[in-house]
Amino acid sequence: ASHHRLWSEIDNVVKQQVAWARLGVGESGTGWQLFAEDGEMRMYRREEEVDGMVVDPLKAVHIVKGITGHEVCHYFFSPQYRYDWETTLEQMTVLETISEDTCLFLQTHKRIWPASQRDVIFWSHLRHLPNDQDRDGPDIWTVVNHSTEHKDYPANAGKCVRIYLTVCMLCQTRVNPPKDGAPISRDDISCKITYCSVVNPGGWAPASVLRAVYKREYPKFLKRFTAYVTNQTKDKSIMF
Ligand SMILES: CCCc1ccc(-c2ccc(S(=O)(=O)CCO)cc2)cc1[C@H]1C[C@H]1c1ccccn1
Repeated sequence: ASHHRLWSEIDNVVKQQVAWARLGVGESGTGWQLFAEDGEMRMYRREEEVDGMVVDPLKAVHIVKGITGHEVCHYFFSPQYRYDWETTLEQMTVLETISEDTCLFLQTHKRIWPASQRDVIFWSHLRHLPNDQDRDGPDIWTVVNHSTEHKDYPANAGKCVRIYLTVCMLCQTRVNPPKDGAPISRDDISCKITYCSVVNPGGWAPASVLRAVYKREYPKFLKRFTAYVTNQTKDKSIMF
């Protein structure tokens, strides 16, 4: 897929997003505000506006026992599972299957009163990266979703307001091998997930409404998605 018209953009955005996701949220002074907490899940946002529109960057860190980064990215990337876990999805179309790890999606999301309905076109790329920092450190599995144009679906042509987003789902698997040399089971693994997203809502929507939507929807989304992966994988052999 290295010859594809989007390849250089995909490669650049993926590298930039992986670097961004690996930056911690640092000490509270760095402007990251903890806005949701649930068990091992911590969700942070920064309050930022562009042209009076809320584009609050979001960073969530979650540790989930019993699943791997490969499994998280497989279920996040693959179109056939999306309606199972993405509750705000009204319509999803795969516009192009660029390669087995790169797709082009058109999604319309359910309208959230009083904002008008939104749609988005994005490429989605699944990548496995060895941990270049420390050789024996856990490798990385990631999915990056980044808005793009498509000639057949011009922005704001129909009833939906086109939004623009960049999303990174970055995962690192931890294995605690059993003492007695037994084969590794799901009790011996956990996955550290860093989910980053920046969504430009396109047309204007009241800041208070958008912030309320994100505050409600993002924690629900990450909890529901990770529970879905746990449930889908619990009786299957581990996908490292
Ligand atoms: C006015 C903004 C409306 C709005 C636009 C876009 C999205 C959205 C799209 C994609 C992705 S994803 O991570 O790429 C997974 C693939 O679907 C996450 C979020 C969510 C909302 C709103 C519906 C709310 C929401 C927020 C967070 C999570 C899920 N839904």
